[in-house]
Order: sequence, then C-alpha cells, then structure tokens
Amino acid sequence: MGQLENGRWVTAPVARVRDGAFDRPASSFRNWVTDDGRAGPTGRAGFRAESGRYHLYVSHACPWAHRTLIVRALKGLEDHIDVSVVHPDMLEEGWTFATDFPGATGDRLHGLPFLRDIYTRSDPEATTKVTVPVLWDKEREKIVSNESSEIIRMLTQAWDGIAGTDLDLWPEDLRDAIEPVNARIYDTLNNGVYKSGFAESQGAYEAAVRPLFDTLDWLEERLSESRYLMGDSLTEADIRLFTTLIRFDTVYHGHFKCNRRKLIEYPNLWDFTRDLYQTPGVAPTVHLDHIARHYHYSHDRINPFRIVPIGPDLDLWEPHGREDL
Ligand SMILES: N[C@@H](CCC(=O)N[C@@H](CS)C(=O)NCC(=O)O)C(=O)O
Repeated sequence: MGQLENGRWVTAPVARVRDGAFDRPASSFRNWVTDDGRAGPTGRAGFRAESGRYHLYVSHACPWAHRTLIVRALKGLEDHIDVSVVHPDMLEEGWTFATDFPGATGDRLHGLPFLRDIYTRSDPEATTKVTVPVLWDKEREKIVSNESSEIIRMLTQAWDGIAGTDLDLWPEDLRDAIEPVNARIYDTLNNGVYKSGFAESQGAYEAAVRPLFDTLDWLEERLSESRYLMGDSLTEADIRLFTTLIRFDTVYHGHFKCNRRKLIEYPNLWDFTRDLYQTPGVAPTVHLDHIARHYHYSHDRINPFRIVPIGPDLDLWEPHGREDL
C-alpha cells in the first residue's frame, strides 16, 4: 500500500487512522464530463461527452467503482466507454494491472503495470491516494475524475444523446429527497463498514458499528413501503446502497466485524438486494470472487494469514417478489 507524493510512490498503511478512527481522504481529480464540454460544479471545462473518448479504470472488489459500472450498464454506455479491471490484490504497489486472476484485464489502454502510472501520466507531480474508480480522457491524456459519486452523475446526465437510454438516476424533482438519504447511507454504511473494519480502538469500532445497524434498521423499515428508496423509480441512491449490501455477508459481516446481524436476516433489505441484482445489466457487474479475495488478501493487518473464507453461499437469483410493492 502507498500513495503518490510529488509523483513518487511512497508506502503507507492501507488505512489512515486518527485517534483509532479511520479517516477517508477526499478525492483529488474533480473535473466533469458534460454534454457540451462546459465546466461542471468543480474542476475545469473541456471534457465533452463523446462515444469512445473516455475509459474507466475499476476494481470489481471496490464498492465505489462498482457504482460506476452499474450506471454504465443501466445507461447503455458499454459500447461508448470501455473499461480496464485491476487485479484484486492491493499490496505494496497499490492497485496493479497484473492479469493472473480471472477478470483482471490489465491496462487495456497503455499496457502500464500499476494504477499509479495512470495517475502520474495525467500529472507527473501528483500528490494523491491512488484509488479506483478513475475516469480517463484518451484525447487529453488526463484523469477527468476519481470521485465515484460524481462520475455516476456524469454518466447519468452527460451522455443522454449518445447512451442507449435516457434513464435519469438523479432526476431533478427527487434531488432534494435523495441528498439526505445519500448522506446517511454514505456516512454510516458505505463508509461506515470501513470505519468499523479499520477501527483500531473499541471506542472507534463501536462508534461506527452501532450507527451502521441503526441505519440498516431504518432502511429495513423504509423498504417495507416502497420498492426503491425514492418510491417506484430506481435512483442513484439505490445503487449507492446496493454496492455495500451486496458485499455485506461476504466481507463486511466477518472481515469488518459488522456482525450484529447478517444481511439475509433483514427480509426487505435482502429482497431489495436481489431485486437490484436481478435488474437487467446489474448481475454481470457483480464479482464476488474479486470481492472476497481483495478484502481478505489485501488487509493483512486485519487478516494476517490471508485466508479467504469459502462462504457464504448466497442465492442471488431467488425470486424477490418486490414487483408489486
Ligand atoms: N471517494 C472515492 C473513494 C474510492 C476508494 O476509496 N477506492 C478504494 C477501493 S474500494 C481504493 O482505491 N483504495 C486505494 C487506497 O486507498 O490507496 C470514490 O468514491 O470514488
């Protein structure tokens, strides 16, 4: 594990911990692709949506990168934005383009060995964490963004004339309702599992894991009344929730000690997870082999013998019955 400092790779622990608590740094590349190339809410102008111009670097293990693959699929962008998949093991060199794991593609654009090489190709003096996802502009040879919450909004907004569908996962009339739901799910669940798992004190662990299960209880109730978080239409809020839930019993319950209950013990949340999984386009984005391998093998402070557990067996194709809600 490590990070870039002025373009040089410096080894560092996998998680930054302050006073026993995991501290997630902000993403560093924050430009936006827009339909006409104007600047987005942050960063610079000059990134116009075009077919074939952009490339996504992802890990199939990573819940943040997973969001972008789901939106790419639902939006019908597979033929317009191609993808490279890193190897699930993230060790001293950070994410690599090794290909000795099924589904790890290597760097399909440049043939480089490490993800950090993509960052320094964009900015030779970069000082940054080297994270997935990365949205890369082939024309300007620059990273557009490495912030998943913003990449999914670009994918759902900017490519409307190009994409296979005009599906809007962040519709204007729901934005005010989506925001607080996203905020709670991000803090206590998407990031909450990491705060629980990387905690280095009992207090920091409990400060993360208790609100996490309060949020699951709240969501269990909320999803008893409607098919999706915002009612009957699928939005980005559902996708942001799904990528954490689909990993829950395989890695967060054991490896990250989020073990008050399993996901399969929440009837509505478990049905919701299978509903999203069975949504056309989503199942092919889920790679539980990358997920199980990455977390258990890469975090040797948590799992020093790097034994990858064999279970649980999950029947993700069991009918969910949520169509009538
Ligand atoms: N805020 C980022 C977070 C991305 C992130 O933390 N990705 C993890 C993988 S799950 C990563 O690449 N970590 C490498 C590191 O921390 O050095 C986003 O949502 O895009």
